[in-house]
Amino acid sequence: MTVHIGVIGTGMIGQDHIRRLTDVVTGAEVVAVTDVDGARAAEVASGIGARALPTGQDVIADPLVDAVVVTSWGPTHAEFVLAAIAAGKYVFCEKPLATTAEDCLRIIEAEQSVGRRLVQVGFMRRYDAGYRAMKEVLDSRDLGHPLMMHCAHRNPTVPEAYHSAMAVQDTAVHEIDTIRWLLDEEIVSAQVIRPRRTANRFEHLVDPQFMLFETASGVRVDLEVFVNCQFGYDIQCETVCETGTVRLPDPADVIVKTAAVQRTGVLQDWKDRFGAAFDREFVEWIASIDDGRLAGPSAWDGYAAAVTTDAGTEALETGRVVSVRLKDRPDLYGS
Ligand SMILES: NC(=O)c1ccc[n+]([C@@H]2O[C@H](COP(=O)([O-])OP(=O)(O)OC[C@H]3O[C@@H](n4cnc5c(N)ncnc54)[C@H](O)[C@@H]3O)[C@@H](O)[C@H]2O)c1
Ligand SMILES: O[C@H]1[C@H](O)[C@@H](O)[C@H](O)[C@@H](O)[C@H]1O
Repeated sequence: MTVHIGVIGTGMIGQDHIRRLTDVVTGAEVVAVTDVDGARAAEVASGIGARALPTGQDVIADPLVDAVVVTSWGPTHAEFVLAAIAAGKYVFCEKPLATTAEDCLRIIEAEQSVGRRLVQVGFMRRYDAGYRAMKEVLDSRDLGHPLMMHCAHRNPTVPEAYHSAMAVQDTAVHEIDTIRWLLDEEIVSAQVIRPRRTANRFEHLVDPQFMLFETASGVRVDLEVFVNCQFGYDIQCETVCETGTVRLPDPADVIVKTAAVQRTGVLQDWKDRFGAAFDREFVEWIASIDDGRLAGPSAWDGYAAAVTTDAGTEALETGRVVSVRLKDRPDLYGS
């Protein structure tokens, strides 16, 4: 069976996902696209023999569209996800699911009233081979219970429009999801410490930031977010358990030894670091639509991330430890 896809937002990641749905994933075909920049949508559509439609609502209503991919700007996500649920269509939404926890709750309520999962959120790290191997070790409890986790999320640079709260909302949001997923429990508090600022940043930006999270069972997580580290895109994660540790591998690369120096490359871009994870994310999404059972990150995961990033943003502003308070998890999203 071929799943016919409509894509809302043909910007950077929208185009990348269209390419993978066209060239990498079997059983999927992008049949309609839209963008507020109509010329961009038309150009993307013509490259793949799809139709460019005027609005996102037209894409969702299109009878030829079985499932929707939302890759427009964050503040537009909730409207499109809610409309897709109302139309009874599967919807893959890039992070964030919505920019407020209230909108995430509206999405959860809408999905519950349909009685089955239609929404998947684009937390692609859950599809990364290294993170998956780490989760297998943690789930086996071979090393006992996790106690602490040390993480780093480093970008070489960010554009001037990137502001301090984005370190939580746009960047740390990936760790917030992976912490919950790897440890299989919720985060209960967040704190943000401001180290000495790097000189290599725009004046308005607090960078780096040092974040501390605590989970329901008392696991403590530290996360360095450093978005102007200069040297590359570098993602680190080590979980310390009762009888051992498990650490994310660096991406494979050759080691060159010459002239008394040993060197290996550092990736520069999240697209390269997580390219294979994005591919697997879409392969598995299409397979789960075929099965009629979504298994990837849910609207609940999008909601939990939104509440935690709100707490992190408040923690950055106030310097305080801020509690993360979630509603009870509905049965639709497991226990
Ligand atoms: N998973 C990840 O690691 C990851 C990486 C990058 C971006 N993202 C997310 O993907 C989304 C898009 O990011 P991007 O970098 O591609 O941005 P972008 O600005 O390159 O593209 C967004 C596109 O959406 C279009 N758009 C905005 N509002 C629209 C609307 N109402 N209807 C139709 N089109 C609309 C814009 O014109 C633009 O072309 C963001 O939510 C971002 O957080 C996720
Ligand atoms: O939107 C991007 C993207 O989500 C990357 O994965 C992350 O490393 C960046 O910090 C963020 O700005």
